Amino acid sequence: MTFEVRHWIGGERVGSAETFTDVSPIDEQPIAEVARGGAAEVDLAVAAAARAFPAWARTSREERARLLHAVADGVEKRIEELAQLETSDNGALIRSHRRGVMPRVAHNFRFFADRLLRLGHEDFETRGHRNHVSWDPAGVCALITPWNAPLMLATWKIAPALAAGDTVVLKPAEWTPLTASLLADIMVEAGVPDGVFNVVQGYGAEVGGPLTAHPDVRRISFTGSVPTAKTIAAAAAPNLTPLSLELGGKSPLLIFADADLDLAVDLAVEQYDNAGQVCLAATRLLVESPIADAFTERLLARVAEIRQGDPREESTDIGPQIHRRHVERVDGFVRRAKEAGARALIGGGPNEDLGGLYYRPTLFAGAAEGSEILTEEVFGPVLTLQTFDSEEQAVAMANGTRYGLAATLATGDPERAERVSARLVSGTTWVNCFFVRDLRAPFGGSRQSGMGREGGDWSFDFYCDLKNTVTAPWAEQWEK
Ligand SMILES: NC(=O)C1=CN([C@@H]2O[C@H](COP(=O)(O)OP(=O)(O)OC[C@H]3O[C@@H](n4cnc5c(N)ncnc54)[C@H](O)[C@@H]3O)[C@@H](O)[C@H]2O)C=CC1
Ligand SMILES: O=C(O)/C=C/C=C(\O)C(=O)O
Repeated sequence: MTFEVRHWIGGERVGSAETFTDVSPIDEQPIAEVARGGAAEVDLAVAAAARAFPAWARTSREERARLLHAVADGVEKRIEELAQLETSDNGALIRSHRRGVMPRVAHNFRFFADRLLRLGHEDFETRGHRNHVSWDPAGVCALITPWNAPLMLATWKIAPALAAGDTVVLKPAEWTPLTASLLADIMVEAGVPDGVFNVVQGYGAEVGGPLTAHPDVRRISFTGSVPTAKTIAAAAAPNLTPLSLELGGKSPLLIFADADLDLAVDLAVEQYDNAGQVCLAATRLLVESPIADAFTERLLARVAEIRQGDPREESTDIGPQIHRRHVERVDGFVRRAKEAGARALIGGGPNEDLGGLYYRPTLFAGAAEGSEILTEEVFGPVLTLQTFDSEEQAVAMANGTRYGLAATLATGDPERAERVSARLVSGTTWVNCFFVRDLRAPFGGSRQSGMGREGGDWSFDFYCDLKNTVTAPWAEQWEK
């Protein structure tokens, strides 16, 4: 049985003349009929957010923080429901949603609520004049989010925007519309005023197009692909709307001969998590030549053990790809890599036993330097293996793409770790670990992996208009 999902605009569920069908990647069965928004719904939502903005911006920091904690409480009460909904919608593991992702969703609200209360109001003097630096709310924020970690990535944006005193129009990915819709219910239960949080469902160009071109939108924050980011930047340009972009990657995992080999293999296997649909995934394994054979042998044995299947089973390690179109995209990369002479050491095609959208964990070797499989983001369970003979060469290979989102290195030498990480072009570098995340840290990418950073006060930098008010010394008559 499917259910109906409508937009959430100005505190009301709003439908559209047309709908589209949301399909579960687990079995390609329809799960919801979703309102298909367009320019009219965007106008309604931006107007509702603009109307709600002045009162929300004037609401005290303490009250905004209290409401965000109430939203976090609501998320915590519904962890199981959210986990099940998200797993049915995007096919990621229920065990990750239960124990990692949904608790992090709640944490996102708590973190930015608490951070808001600690945001400075810096005051200092210049020749007797008082400078007062404030973080003013900016206005309506358009938040456009992807399908690989739908609610987690959306709440990285929603929580700081609301904390900052901004109002929000969220456009979730059309392949994963469900948890954003449930979040609207949680907002209502928490007491967030109508119009402060709005959701417009629909396709990228149809909703995202008018939203990013809207003159009343003061901020655009986007997580997704580089081509879409360029379209958004072009739409935002006439209004000079500030942009935060968190984009893709082709991150390296550098494994030096002095590394703990078991750890290195563990780190490599982790890159298949979420069936490779993770922007941070270190999909390029760069291995120092003397240990390449031993590393490869152990890695292949471990990859063969990855349990692929129904993500609702606790024992499953990786589930399906998000959508048939995405499988075709991933498979296109794999076919072209083979045609160009790369060898699939394992995997290399869909998992026909599971049918539909499951793609075998794949490892390529022998890809030609500069070839597509070594330079373009696949966003599937596809890794490549290359060897290097010196630290210099390793750094050059690691930095040799247009991306700069993340890098991981495995080495037993602390000095090498410092030397190499200092030279990597990467928003986040992990040494002998992977995916250790903390909202206090800046998150984002260099080069074409993005623009700006999320997390900590960097989120407030983006969602606020920073202002300095300079006041001359008051003459005595004014002070009376
Ligand atoms: N977190 C990340 O870094 C992500 C990276 N990707 C990369 O992008 C590739 C393609 O996936 P897609 O789903 O097509 O990503 P996408 O970047 O097109 O979609 C992300 C979001 O942007 C919206 N969007 C699409 N066109 C838009 C437009 N013209 N204006 C405003 N919003 C628009 C979509 O509806 C969705 O909400 C993936 O294979 C992967 O390489 C995709 C999703 C997440
Ligand atoms: O979970 C995180 O801290 C970061 C996740 C980011 C992605 O998975 C992404 O944008 O693809």
